Amino acid sequence: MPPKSGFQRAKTVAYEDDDGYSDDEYYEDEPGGDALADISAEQMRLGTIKVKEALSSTIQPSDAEIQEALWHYYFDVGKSVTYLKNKLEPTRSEAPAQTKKPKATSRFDQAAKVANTTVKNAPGKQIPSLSPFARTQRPLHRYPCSYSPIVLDSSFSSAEYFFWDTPWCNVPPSRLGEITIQPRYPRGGLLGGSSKPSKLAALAAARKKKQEEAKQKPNTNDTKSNIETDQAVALLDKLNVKGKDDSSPSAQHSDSKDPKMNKISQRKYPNRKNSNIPLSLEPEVEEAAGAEPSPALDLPDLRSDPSDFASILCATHNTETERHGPEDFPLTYNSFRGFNPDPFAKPSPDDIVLRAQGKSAIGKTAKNSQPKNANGDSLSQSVSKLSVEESPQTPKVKSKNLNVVEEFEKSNMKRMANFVVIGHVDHGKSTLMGRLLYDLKVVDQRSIDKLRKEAETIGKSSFALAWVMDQTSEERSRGVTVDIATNYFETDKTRFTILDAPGHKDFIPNMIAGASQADFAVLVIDAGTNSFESGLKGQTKEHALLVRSLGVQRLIVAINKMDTVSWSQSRFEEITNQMTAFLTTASFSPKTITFIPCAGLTGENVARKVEDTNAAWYHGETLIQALDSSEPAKRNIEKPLRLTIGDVFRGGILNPVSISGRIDAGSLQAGDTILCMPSAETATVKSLEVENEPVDWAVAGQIATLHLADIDPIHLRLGDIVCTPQSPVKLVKSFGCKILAFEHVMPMGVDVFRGRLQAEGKVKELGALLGKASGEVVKKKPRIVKPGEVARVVVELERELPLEAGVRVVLREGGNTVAAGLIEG
Ligand SMILES: Nc1nc2c(ncn2[C@@H]2O[C@H](COP(=O)(O)OP(=O)(O)OP(=O)(O)O)[C@@H](O)[C@H]2O)c(=O)[nH]1
Repeated sequence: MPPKSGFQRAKTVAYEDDDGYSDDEYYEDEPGGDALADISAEQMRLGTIKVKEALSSTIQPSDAEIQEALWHYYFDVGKSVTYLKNKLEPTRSEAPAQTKKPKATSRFDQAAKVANTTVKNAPGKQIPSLSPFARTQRPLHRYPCSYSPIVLDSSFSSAEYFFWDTPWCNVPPSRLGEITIQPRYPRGGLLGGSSKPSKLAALAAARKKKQEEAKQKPNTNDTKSNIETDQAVALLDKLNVKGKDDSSPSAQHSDSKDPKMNKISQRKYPNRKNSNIPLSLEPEVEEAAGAEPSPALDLPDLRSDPSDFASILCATHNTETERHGPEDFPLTYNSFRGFNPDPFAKPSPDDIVLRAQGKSAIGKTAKNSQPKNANGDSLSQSVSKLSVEESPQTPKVKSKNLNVVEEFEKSNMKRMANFVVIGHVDHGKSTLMGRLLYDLKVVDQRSIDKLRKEAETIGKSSFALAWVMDQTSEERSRGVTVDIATNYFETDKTRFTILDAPGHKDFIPNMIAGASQADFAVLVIDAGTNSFESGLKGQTKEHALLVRSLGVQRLIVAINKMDTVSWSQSRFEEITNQMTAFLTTASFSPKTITFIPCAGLTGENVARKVEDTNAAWYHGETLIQALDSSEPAKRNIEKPLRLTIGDVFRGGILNPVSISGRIDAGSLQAGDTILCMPSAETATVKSLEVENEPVDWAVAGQIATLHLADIDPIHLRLGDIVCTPQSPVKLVKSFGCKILAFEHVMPMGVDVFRGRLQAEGKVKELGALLGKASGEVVKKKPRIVKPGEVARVVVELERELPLEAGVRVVLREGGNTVAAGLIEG
């Protein structure tokens, strides 16, 4: 047979876990397989003889049973003997008192450990006994961090061996941790499991063990080893009997079927106060065996003393109240000359100096009489009397009590307009806005060059202008806008706030948040072949419908990337016609829609007229002219304050809590007390900013930043409504609204969006279908509302939201917008 490839080998090894694999097949191709088989046969023969010798005459297992045990325990005679005793004794021997079969795991665990300790005890020293835990029934491979017996068997975890000399005993028992060691192999079939280690692994382990034994005990012969094994097994058998008869609580717990009780018993081990007191196995064993003396095990102490590190870490503090010094442990450096066992017993040199200084200061103070004030009080008394009385009525920030409406009229402020930039993903929204800001010198050449370099380094040079708006690393690396980006610019007539919305379908909630702050919208469409068409099926229509539903009436349609279609007039007209047809059905008035051909990347027809000869057919406005000619929305300055929180942030060291958002109605000034809904928490406006400039007041239509006092930021969330305590916005759990259906609507579960606020709810009732133009009832209690129809519905929410008449909401379901509505009074 050809040698197996690495892949084949890997596959074979993987199948080791599979119960169904065939041992023979596995060994067939192994080079040297015959030699291994010879060795194993010889070991099996010798092992069988030894096991038979070790077992008492009452137990006579069959050769097959012995060989199965030997095979499983890698020819370990001690373990095999223990296993066979546990297996056969209760059934074959006359032991009527032992009705309950002892847990093989625990006995095996203990016996195997002692049986494997086949090295000699050093004179004058005794090996620590089995851990107190070892006397209780405990799950296999779950070792407490306490003294454990020496384990030389390689099958035991090195972690246990590593920690065996750690003086854990000064740790209170209740706090003692446990190291859980996973067995290296799944427990074999003899212990109830089904999977076995491979024969190869078994032979390797057996060979390794043999080598270790040879190294450690060159003069020990097999017979002696067997006697020791026997002794250990006998002792542990007695120990186990004692455990059964023992009436001590721990023993009872250990036998309890209640796992909780077993756990308690494990934890209730005696504290070892002095870890250098040697623990002996003999007294315990004698006690366990009753009057019957047990042969003492001649076990060596291979342990080193506890490491200094371990002793210092764990042994300086006793479990209860007692303090132990290093004298409790035979530390190597205890004998160093000049070693101070308790370095903190005496004051340090620093303590002595400080104490002396303190004494002289006290002396001086006592000598010099304290300065007195006019009332005869000492300075300290006077200082203690000083206090700043805080009146809850007195605001910390003084309000100038301005008449904001008058101030606004007096200010002759430039017109203000906020517009949201919407459209399908990658149609060029951010690039167009970046170009606008660059051409208007809001962003300088150096910044653009820097962005260009950075974009080039990650191979996205065409995104340099988009990065003026997209500032997060995620947006830049992905080349996709994620959240609303805000920027400002002004023309001769108007101060504009740009709200650049994400085009990707996944970020529609962010787009809704932006759209709910806008006075008008710029819809960007990619004129490229197929791009416009795919956008129509995507977010072009959805965004347009959403902004309309959120109250936007004015729309500028920027037909972008005209350079990619060589400024084709026919393409421009094709898009214009299709979009006009759609937008008018979405209840936009043709008078309020403007179409502008442009190319954000080259800047043609953005801030400057297009010079391309192919565009000679176009004589209309540039994008900036179209923006400037937009009628600003009416401001409800005299209405009660309503501000939608668009951001909550830390506005610097002096302003730990700041919020920003569009003032939908009313006005604000520094010193005002505001009410935040739905948390119903009040706060004081410490100061105000508009477009990054500090101001005394702000009015409806502006996007303001409020630095707040007297409120914890946990009460402020995106989408919350800020109002005044005098005119609070109501929290509602159910509302009636007029909806325009985008999809089929019926009684169904929906997500309700009010700006960034969102709550789960359901369309509970379909009240009536309404005429689109007249608003009159066309049909009462319809069973379904079809796309494009207008209906009156009742929506129920799972939690209260601050909603009132005139507010616009969006209903979405499964990531799709199903309807947009206007709340009715
Ligand atoms: N040829 C050409 N490419 C453009 C134009 N405008 C934008 N692009 C490219 O289109 C790609 C996407 O541009 P973005 O500005 O990120 O698109 P977006 O609509 O903001 O994308 P999202 O915000 O993620 O929806 C970039 O590679 C731009 O360079 C243009 O006028 N002409």
